[in-house]
Amino acid sequence: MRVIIEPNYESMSKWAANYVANRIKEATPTPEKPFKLGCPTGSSPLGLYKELVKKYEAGEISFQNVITFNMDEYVHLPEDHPESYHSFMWNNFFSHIDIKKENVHILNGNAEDLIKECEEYEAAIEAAGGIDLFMGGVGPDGHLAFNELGSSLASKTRIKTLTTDTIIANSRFFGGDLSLVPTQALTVGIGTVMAAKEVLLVCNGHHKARALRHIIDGSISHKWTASALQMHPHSIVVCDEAACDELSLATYKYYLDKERGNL
Ligand SMILES: N[C@@H]1[C@@H](O)[C@H](O)[C@@H](COP(=O)(O)O)O[C@@H]1O
Repeated sequence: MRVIIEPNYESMSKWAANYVANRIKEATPTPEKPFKLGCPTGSSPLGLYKELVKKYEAGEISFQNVITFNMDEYVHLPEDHPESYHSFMWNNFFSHIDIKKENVHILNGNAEDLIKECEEYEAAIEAAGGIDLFMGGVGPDGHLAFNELGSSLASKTRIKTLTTDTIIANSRFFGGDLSLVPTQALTVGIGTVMAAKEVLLVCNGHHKARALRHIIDGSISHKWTASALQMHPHSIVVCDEAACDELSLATYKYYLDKERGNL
């Protein structure tokens, strides 16, 4: 695992956006050989999306030959609800870049048969040849996508019931009203993310410090599902200083020294 510690949210977002943009450019994607990008929602990746949009507007990058697969979507929240992940992605990213609508994949939480929807999503990822780079955020309880505690670390796309922690954390998007937060979601599994060639997580703020400690300093555990990335051969966590508040000093110093070339 590579850990990048940036001073603040802005520099964390810029680092992540540069990395993603470079990966897409290096791959020189074509319609026959598109770049497959996994996309998260949440407040953490907002800065990253903003930076990618800036790069597109500056003519530095194109998404014409990029295929996206989103991580998750609430169950039974109308697609046009302002807090659906469909709305989030179009409002914050897709509407501002040159991505083709047919290249965007987001789970349908209103599908008649949710199990079939999940199976077909996995099949679509496989048919596309797998994900090149999965971007992600982390919940304050260490979850990745909607893989709550107790999720199998080999899981594939499926329905998950949200924990009280997550419902409380996400209620800020629903006017603070817990009863308005959907209680279930469709989500890619930890196994789905682990199958990607590369994984890049962004993690910022003091409220994520406990999660980051468990992901980086702790053991692999289904209680902190993002900790599974310790087993991924190409995973990067980009964080800000505030998220490092609970890391051991040795871990913190090691990653800083390593990236500064002091070791
Ligand atoms: N399903 C999403 C996750 O993918 C996201 O990482 C998490 C953290 O969100 P935020 O970045 O807003 O803290 O929230 C939700 O639960």
